Amino acid sequence: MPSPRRNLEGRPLCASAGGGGSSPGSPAHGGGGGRFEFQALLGSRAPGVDGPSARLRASDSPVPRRGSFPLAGAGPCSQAPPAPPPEEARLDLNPSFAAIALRSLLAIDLWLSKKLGVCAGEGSPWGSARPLMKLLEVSGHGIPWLLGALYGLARSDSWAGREVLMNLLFALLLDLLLVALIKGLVRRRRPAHNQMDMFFAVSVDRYSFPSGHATRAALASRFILKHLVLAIPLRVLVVLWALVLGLSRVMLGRHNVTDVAFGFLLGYMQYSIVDYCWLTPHNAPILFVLWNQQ
Ligand SMILES: CC(C)=CCC/C(C)=C/CC/C(C)=C/COP(=O)(O)O
Repeated sequence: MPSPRRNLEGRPLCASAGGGGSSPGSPAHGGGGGRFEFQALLGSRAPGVDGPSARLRASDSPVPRRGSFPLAGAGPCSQAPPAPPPEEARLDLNPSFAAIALRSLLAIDLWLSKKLGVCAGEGSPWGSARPLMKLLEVSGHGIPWLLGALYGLARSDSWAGREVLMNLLFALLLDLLLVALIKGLVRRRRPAHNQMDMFFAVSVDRYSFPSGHATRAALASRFILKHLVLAIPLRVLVVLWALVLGLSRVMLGRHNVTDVAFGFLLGYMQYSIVDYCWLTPHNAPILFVLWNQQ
């Protein structure tokens, strides 16, 4: 075993001092106790020894490069560490399990959404069904629902009816607000195969997460099932409408599957908020009095 070369003071020469300090077993060989590998796996961010980059450098080249492994705390051999590479240039070789699961889910989501987007354009496999999908789109659009609730309120001649419709209006407005907020925060783009030919969309609707139609479908159907006395076949029809509307969003290419799935979940939970804050002439008299004066 050759003894390490020393300087005039008898201190070991460091690699970058031109001493060829990459002896077998030294970190430069990747053999120094596997130190670089270990740091890479731990995601170490010690100056100059950023884990993934160090791991790449250590294993990239079969020939140890001189002075390429300045070590933090290497005593007399340490030098000012080189500037770490910019964050975006680093390869993350040790993503967490959650990150891997999320990336896999997103990959499956994109793949499935593209497969299901069979009405995304006139030339798509199911392009001829596009008008029907767009009709469904209108049935879950915010404008008809808002106008319907307002019209019902204007025509209602009972307090009970007015209370239900006032709460439907509140639910629809809450939904628009929450969806716009989340879309603005998440800013997930609509699928590339989507044609942006939606009727009356506001600026935040260029984003796709979550699907506003899916939230409205879940919210409105839960609302209807709770507050309207309907025969069983009609109740089934309401649920089917919500499900088909959600599916049509993906078939039209407007959304990925996860946008719709989260939309359903959000809409379902929004109803719970509405139910919890249920407006009555007692807890919100101003709304009912103002409406009566119209
Ligand atoms: C009172 C007011 C601000 C009404 C806005 C109604 C409106 C423009 C709703 C947006 C409907 C729409 C195009 C939603 C997008 O649905 P996605 O399923 O594509 O997210």
